[in-house]
Amino acid sequence: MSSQLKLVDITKKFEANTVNEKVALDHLNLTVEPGQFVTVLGSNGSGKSTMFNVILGSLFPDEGKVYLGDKDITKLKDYKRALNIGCLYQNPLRGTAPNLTIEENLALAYTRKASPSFFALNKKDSSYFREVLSTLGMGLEDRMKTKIGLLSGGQRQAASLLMATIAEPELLLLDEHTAALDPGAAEKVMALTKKIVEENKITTLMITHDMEYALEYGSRTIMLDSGKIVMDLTGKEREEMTTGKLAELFYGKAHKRG
Ligand SMILES: Nc1ncnc2c1ncn2[C@@H]1O[C@H](COP(=O)(O)OP(=O)(O)OP(=O)(O)O)[C@@H](O)[C@H]1O
Repeated sequence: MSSQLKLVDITKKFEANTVNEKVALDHLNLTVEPGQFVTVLGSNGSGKSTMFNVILGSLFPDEGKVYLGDKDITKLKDYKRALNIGCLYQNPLRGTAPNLTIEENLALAYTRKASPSFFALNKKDSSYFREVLSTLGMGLEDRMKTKIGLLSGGQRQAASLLMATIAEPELLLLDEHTAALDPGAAEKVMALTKKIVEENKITTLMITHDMEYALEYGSRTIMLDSGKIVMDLTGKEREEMTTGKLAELFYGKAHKRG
């Protein structure tokens, strides 16, 4: 079940009260509706990763609240919220166990959340995984006993995407998850991302440095600068936005800061 994500007045400082103090998030507010797919732009150091870390609970904000659905998760430990938040990173090596097979990795991801009920045991069997893997169209359903570390980057990101979504998370965070792939593999993983996110209506935030991806995928684009949301595009305004205009805005912000 997808949930609403709400960040209320989030501030996060590093090395507070020192000469090196850095305000990474500055009274940031963001509400993402259930099932909404939001692309996130922002130059290096604008606060994107810090925002994700605050959502994941690997960092706690100095001020502000984080809500997932109707739950205040601001102080919830990261491993507890990990059950409800799927995450994918740029590095295809992150988030999977390389020495376990595709099947074992999927079983881990799936049963991590499911209660050990008859229903769960029934669903996690090989035929279910085979069926899910076949939806990727990469032939991985015939390689279920292959160690996941032996797959190509693109195959591995596709498998990771399945792992991140197989337990039906309330929220999916994608942190430049295609940036390390060659263009062909990146396109394939993006097409899969769109399919999985739209079919399952998962609330999703995707960080990207690719202006085309930012406008092509999802239904909303936000831009961070100095820890704040400085642009929030939806509807007609987004439809009429071009990558050229977006790049101008983007480099305008980065230039002013820098
Ligand atoms: N652990 C830390 N200690 C000190 N400063 C930090 C730490 N983490 C982040 N920062 C600073 O906070 C600011 C925001 O960093 P953040 O990593 O969130 O940016 P980003 O938008 O994800 O950048 P990138 O695109 O390079 O990943 C930067 O100025 C960064 O140097």
